[in-house]
Amino acid sequence: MTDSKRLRIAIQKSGRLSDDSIALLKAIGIKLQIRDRLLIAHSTNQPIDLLRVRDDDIPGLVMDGIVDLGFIGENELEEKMLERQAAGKANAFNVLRRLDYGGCRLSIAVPSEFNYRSPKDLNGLKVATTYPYLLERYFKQSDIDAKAVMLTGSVEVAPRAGVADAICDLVSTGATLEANGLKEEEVIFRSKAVLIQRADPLEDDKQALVNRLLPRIDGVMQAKESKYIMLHAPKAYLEQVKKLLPGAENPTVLPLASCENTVAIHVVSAENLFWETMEKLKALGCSSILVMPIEKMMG
Ligand SMILES: Nc1ncnc2c1ncn2[C@@H]1O[C@H](COP(=O)(O)OP(=O)(O)OP(=O)(O)O)[C@@H](O)[C@H]1O
Ligand SMILES: O=P(O)(O)OC[C@H]1O[C@H](OP(=O)(O)OP(=O)(O)O)[C@H](O)[C@@H]1O
Ligand SMILES: [Mg+2]
Repeated sequence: MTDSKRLRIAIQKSGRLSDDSIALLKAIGIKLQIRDRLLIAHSTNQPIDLLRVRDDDIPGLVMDGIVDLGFIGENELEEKMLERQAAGKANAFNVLRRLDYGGCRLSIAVPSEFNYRSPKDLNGLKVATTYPYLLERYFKQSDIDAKAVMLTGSVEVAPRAGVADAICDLVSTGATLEANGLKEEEVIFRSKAVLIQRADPLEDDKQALVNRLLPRIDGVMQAKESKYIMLHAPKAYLEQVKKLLPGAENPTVLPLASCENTVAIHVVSAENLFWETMEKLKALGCSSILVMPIEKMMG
């Protein structure tokens, strides 16, 4: 059972967003015991319950106010929003954060032998998809007279199975399209995972908890992009060395006990240090160059 005083968060039970969503919750200090068959997971150190559901259900659970927060792909969120709009159902929510995982695009792809030149070539054709509302919106906006055929999965086999002439599905590396003899032609929507909150106000203590968790999410995402860089540099080339360190205007410069002409530089860099830059630093006489991951950050 869930307790209404506890913050309810919906996450995908198993799929592309599950591991990253759980990893993010753990990284922001929420202790969880996820057991495969358990569809509700209670946090052991925060008043939080996780509802583990199919991703299709997450937008509705948030928009109906059954859960407080949800982790969901923008593609699924937008599709469900359009579907609910068409059905006259409530479709309000707030996006709290755009996250750094679940990156993919919704694209139209055609069989590799199809001589595709422009979207006009889709006129009169059937396009199989799991996202009929997003696809119909694209057809409307692009003035294309084509038919969206709804399939809940294995969309890529539709042309070969004779169900449709083309498909509209999610693409990340393009490997699935290639394996099925298809080529990507039009990107109709770009998506990432987002954290959403229900539209009606939360109880004060729940909102206070959300407000504490959001800066932690920012800190985790920022930390993933940042590196802690340490190196020894010749004093004489300090300015040149600083210029080579990305996004690091004010590095910490420390004297080295045994060496008058050399200093230690410590810096948190907003970017990774490329091998090419490390080679340039070495050429300037730098040594002991270390690039380390950062686990957490706070301003
Ligand atoms: N190849 C991919 N790379 C990155 N993100 C993806 C990829 N495919 C899908 N996603 C994102 O992850 C979400 C979930 O994808 P997944 O394939 O796990 O969903 P599903 O099969 O509908 O799962 P469910 O059983 O929960 O309904 C997608 O809606 C999209 O936002
Ligand atoms: O461009 P790619 O990197 O090949 O990724 C695209 C595939 O990933 C997703 O499916 P997933 O593998 O999650 O399986 P599913 O279709 O069973 O949900 C999506 O539906 C595509 O089929
Ligand atoms: Mg789904």
